[in-house]
Amino acid sequence: MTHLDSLARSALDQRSAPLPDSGPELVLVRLPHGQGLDLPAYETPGSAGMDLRAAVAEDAPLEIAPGGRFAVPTGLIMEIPAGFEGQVRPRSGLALKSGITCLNTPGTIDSDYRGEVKIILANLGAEPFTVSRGMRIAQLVIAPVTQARIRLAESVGSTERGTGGFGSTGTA
Ligand SMILES: O=c1ccn([C@H]2C[C@H](O)[C@@H](COP(=O)(O)OP(=O)(O)OP(=O)(O)O)O2)c(=O)[nH]1
Repeated sequence: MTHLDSLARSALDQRSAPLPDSGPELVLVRLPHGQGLDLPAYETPGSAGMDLRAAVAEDAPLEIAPGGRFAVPTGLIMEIPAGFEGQVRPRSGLALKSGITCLNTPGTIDSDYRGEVKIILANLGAEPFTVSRGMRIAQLVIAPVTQARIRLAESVGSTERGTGGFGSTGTA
């Protein structure tokens, strides 16, 4: 285990769920404004996503007006392994209670992206929403991706569905 691994592990050990020992490795670098925040963590052993925290300034919480949006900094740079992506998804509690969602859900974090991960929060609620430092505002799912090869053709294979879509099978 490297020094950084053990730092990450000890930061995560303070939270509820143990750090998985297998699976793809997510490398995290904290930016200066992310220092001191808890690292993303799986809140329970079976959680699909790890919660991401807002790296806004302690003395300058962010207010998102009804109908407004903001790219909220996480203070983190990520190295997601090739063959995987990060999906930034809303938290259901914030969505239900306050109308807060990720506007572009799921946001895509590419494995070759080396900038700061930001969360595009949108306030669909009726009240202004305050984002304070360290608030868990979204969750990150690491998922496998494939890249397709393109073949241009004159036609595509026929299927039972054919061109039916957009509710063509009804609701019952
Ligand atoms: O919610 C998000 C979505 C994206 N990104 C970062 C990581 C991602 O790898 C990069 C580009 O995202 P995307 O491909 O969705 O943006 P785009 O509008 O297509 O921009 P680009 O032309 O840079 O690909 O922006 C975030 O930090 N948060």
